[in-house]
Amino acid sequence: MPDNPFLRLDYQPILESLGDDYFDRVLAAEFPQHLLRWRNDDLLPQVGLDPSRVSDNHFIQAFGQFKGDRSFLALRYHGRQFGEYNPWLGDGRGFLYGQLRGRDGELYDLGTKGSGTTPYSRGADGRLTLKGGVREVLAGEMLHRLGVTTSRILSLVETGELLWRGDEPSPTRSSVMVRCSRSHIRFGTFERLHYLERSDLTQELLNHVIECYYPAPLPLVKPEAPREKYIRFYDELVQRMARLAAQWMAAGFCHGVLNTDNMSITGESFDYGPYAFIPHYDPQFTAAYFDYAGRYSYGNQPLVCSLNLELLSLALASVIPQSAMKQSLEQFNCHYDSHYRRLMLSRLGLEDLPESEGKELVALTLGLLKDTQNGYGQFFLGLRESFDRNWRIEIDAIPNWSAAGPSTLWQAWKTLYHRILSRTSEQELSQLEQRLQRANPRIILLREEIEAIWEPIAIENNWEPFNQFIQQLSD
Ligand SMILES: Nc1ncnc2c1ncn2[C@@H]1O[C@H](COP(=O)(O)OP(=O)(O)OP(=O)(O)O)[C@@H](O)[C@H]1O
Ligand SMILES: [Mg+2]
Repeated sequence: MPDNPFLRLDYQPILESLGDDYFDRVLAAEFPQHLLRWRNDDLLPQVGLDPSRVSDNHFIQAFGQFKGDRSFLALRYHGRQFGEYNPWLGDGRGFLYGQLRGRDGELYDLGTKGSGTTPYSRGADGRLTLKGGVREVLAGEMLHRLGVTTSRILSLVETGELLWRGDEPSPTRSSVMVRCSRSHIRFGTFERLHYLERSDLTQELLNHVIECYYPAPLPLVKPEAPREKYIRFYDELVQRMARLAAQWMAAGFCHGVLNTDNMSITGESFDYGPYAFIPHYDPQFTAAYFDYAGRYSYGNQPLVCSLNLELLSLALASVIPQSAMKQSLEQFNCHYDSHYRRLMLSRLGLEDLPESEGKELVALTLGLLKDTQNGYGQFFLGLRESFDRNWRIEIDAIPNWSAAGPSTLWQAWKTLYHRILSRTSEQELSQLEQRLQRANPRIILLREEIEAIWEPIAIENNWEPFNQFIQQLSD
């Protein structure tokens, strides 16, 4: 065991050193079985490990059996869930396993899900279903491939218990996963401190967040303007959230449960429960079956992010001047629009278009997607696969891969795309082709694909389609 590289990593107890106000020390559950179902070899170098030196058994010992003498911290947080304030939250089925510096010098958290009960389990079992774990791995990898700022799953271990769930045929199989994220400090972590009227802790935790995740650009903050760093932090968070919302929207991703306890203070995407990728472009598409009012629908995501930022500003008002936060928040839509346009254009292989032309092309593309109800991911994949350099010369060489029909919209789209291509050099065309490949993966992850991956696992424990899917993601 001492040779287990996970146990020898240089964990830094940075959050732990802030003291007991933010967490409870907990133990991991003991599971009857440990079967490694997923190891993210792509992530290992990021945390300084060579995959060839890490065995499956190392994963199992560290992230299934939780061997070693580490202290596990269930983080305390509250949250606003579907509009209602909930002060009974906290890590109810997970804990912070450890923090470490990545190869890039940044601080990362390894956190669990499904690792047993904690003081925040509220009578629930503290477990994660295997299907839930598989879905979370798939979401993290797919979003990463699509360029979304996301947490990723490092390991998934099946644990041999039978679980009962209302939203899965039960009994269903169990698992425990370890997630690598920037931080698991949530908007709700600050909401809790505000609720408890602990402005001293709010300031302490903000200092921690700024130091670890918002390093100030030079020149350093002037001593006579001590609040400046807090104002800058909030302003940057607004920008990061606007970018994240734009990334979800361009990826065609509906997170499904954008409660404030599922919003990372670093602006990273995480917690993939009832998420879905949209089959067609439909702003009203809703992922969670229990989201009856469509609060967290696909099209509402940017608005919800800005509303959540507003809720956060209430919790931070003891430290950051509210007027400054309001000013930053007013820029949310502007940041969002420019990120969204840039990302949509990159799905079309383009960059650096004059603003009005970019806007026009994105509007035409959305119009087409809406009109034809062509598959969202398929449209961009179709473009990637049918793209031909001749399109630059001959407008009629552009085939109708989108099943758009001879509509006026399709003619307008073709005309504009052709016009843009016609002033593109040979070298720029190669870059365009590369961008198309980078922005549009060969495979998509609709509900059908997830079920097609899950069914062989459920029926005959066949992990081949799961592994194949992950492999194809790199194409
Ligand atoms: N089976 C369970 N046992 C105990 N607590 C649970 C369980 N499922 C959810 N919870 C708790 O309910 C709250 C909301 O759950 P949610 O699904 O958003 O978070 P999560 O998926 O468990 O964790 P994370 O947000 O870290 O991804 C959290 O406090 C979570 O810990
Ligand atoms: Mg959550």
